[in-house]
Amino acid sequence: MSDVRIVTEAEFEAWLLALKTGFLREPVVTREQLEARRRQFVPGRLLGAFDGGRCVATFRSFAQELTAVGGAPVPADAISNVTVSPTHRRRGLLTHMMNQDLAAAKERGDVVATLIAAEYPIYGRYGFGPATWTTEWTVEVLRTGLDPRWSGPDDGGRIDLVDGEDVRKLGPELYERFRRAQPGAVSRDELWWQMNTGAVRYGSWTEPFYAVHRAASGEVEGLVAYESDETWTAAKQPDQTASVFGLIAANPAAERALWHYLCSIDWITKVKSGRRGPDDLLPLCLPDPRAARITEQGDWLWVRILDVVRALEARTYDGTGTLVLDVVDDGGLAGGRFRLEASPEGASCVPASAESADLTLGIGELASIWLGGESPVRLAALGRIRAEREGAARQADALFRSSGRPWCPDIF
Ligand SMILES: CC(=O)SCCNC(=O)CCNC(=O)[C@H](O)C(C)(C)COP(=O)(O)OP(=O)(O)OC[C@H]1O[C@@H](n2cnc3c(N)ncnc32)[C@H](O)[C@@H]1OP(=O)(O)O
Repeated sequence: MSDVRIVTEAEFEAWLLALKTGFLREPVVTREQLEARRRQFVPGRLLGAFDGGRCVATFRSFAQELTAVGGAPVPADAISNVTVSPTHRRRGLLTHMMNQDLAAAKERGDVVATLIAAEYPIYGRYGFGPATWTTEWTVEVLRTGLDPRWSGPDDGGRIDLVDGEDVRKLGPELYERFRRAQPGAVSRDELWWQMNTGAVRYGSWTEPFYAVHRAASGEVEGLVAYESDETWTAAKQPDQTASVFGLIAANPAAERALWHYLCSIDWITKVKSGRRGPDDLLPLCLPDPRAARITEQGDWLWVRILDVVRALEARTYDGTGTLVLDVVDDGGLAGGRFRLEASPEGASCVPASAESADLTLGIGELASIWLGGESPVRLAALGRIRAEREGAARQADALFRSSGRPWCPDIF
């Protein structure tokens, strides 16, 4: 039997090799990759399984904040780099590592755990539920109806090209403003900015273009990273696609200006939006929204609630109501019966084992409705939430609903 344990710094190179094997990447680990990756090493937060001295499974978690509905950041245990070598699959190694990590996260006081699931069926069994979704649009520039003579914002703002160093200076503050207003967004640390702007490299790297939107006051309100392919039609007409890696903005005016900018670049005939929230403004920023076609759609951030009381009290509610929730957690970490009393003034959630439940739901279903991205009525229709009294699912729908869908722009 393989031995699951916390990985020491001395074992890190072997762990990295196993990670590359599990993700079917070239197993060679260069010095540069090793040094870059070493910066992600947090003592106690890397798990591995070892068999005869060889690392055969990997698991990494790190401290993160996740924005709840209403803007409060909640402490999260972000999980990444999960692999089991093909020689050791389906022997329970993932289950062992996950149980160990979630127990430690609960002990530390994290309210939730988060991850981006490689495949849909893996994580539901551990109490995770899909909590944010993502949509990519491809915009046919010639169909948009945007003014082809556009040469920049006409409200006193401007678009400036910048480089990676500028992004490392301007990006973090802008992103903080963005994420405090975006349920489902997660924190980025300094290393994230370094790795995502080429200052620290652990794989192949091509410098993208970066543009910022500045308001009339000079303040940076939006940032986009994009690259272009090199496609020409048979008739020697440029036919290039701008692919966006990330577009964040502190307000809708900056967001619109950046989309307009991307659609105005000479030679660019298509703009691929990158992964946006499902209710993103992009199509409606165009005079003809049908110029934006959905080319990818799916679940994105998965959440595992570790503390029901703190999770439900951390978010805001536009409606007023009381619900008794019977939360079933097969993992034994966070289940129980709770009374949620919510109103726009605040919420309280207390254990209520003696009261009769209005709704019975799994801990994963609670995660899906917690960020406002899924509807209790839909889950009740599927039999995944059980209303214990007439109208309870509709009442939950009204209470958990939020005015915008949650969105996590990051992959980790
Ligand atoms: C957050 C991230 O890092 S996402 C990246 C996840 N990693 C990958 O996709 C890399 C390739 N895959 C792998 O490395 C492995 O297959 C893993 C990590 C997904 C699973 O590891 P394993 O050790 O085989 O899982 P383990 O044996 O603990 O399985 C537990 C249960 O999950 C099921 N399961 C595991 N992986 C899958 C899957 N991909 N699809 C469906 N079911 C799965 C198993 O059948 C088992 O079910 P059971 O308890 O009913 O028998």
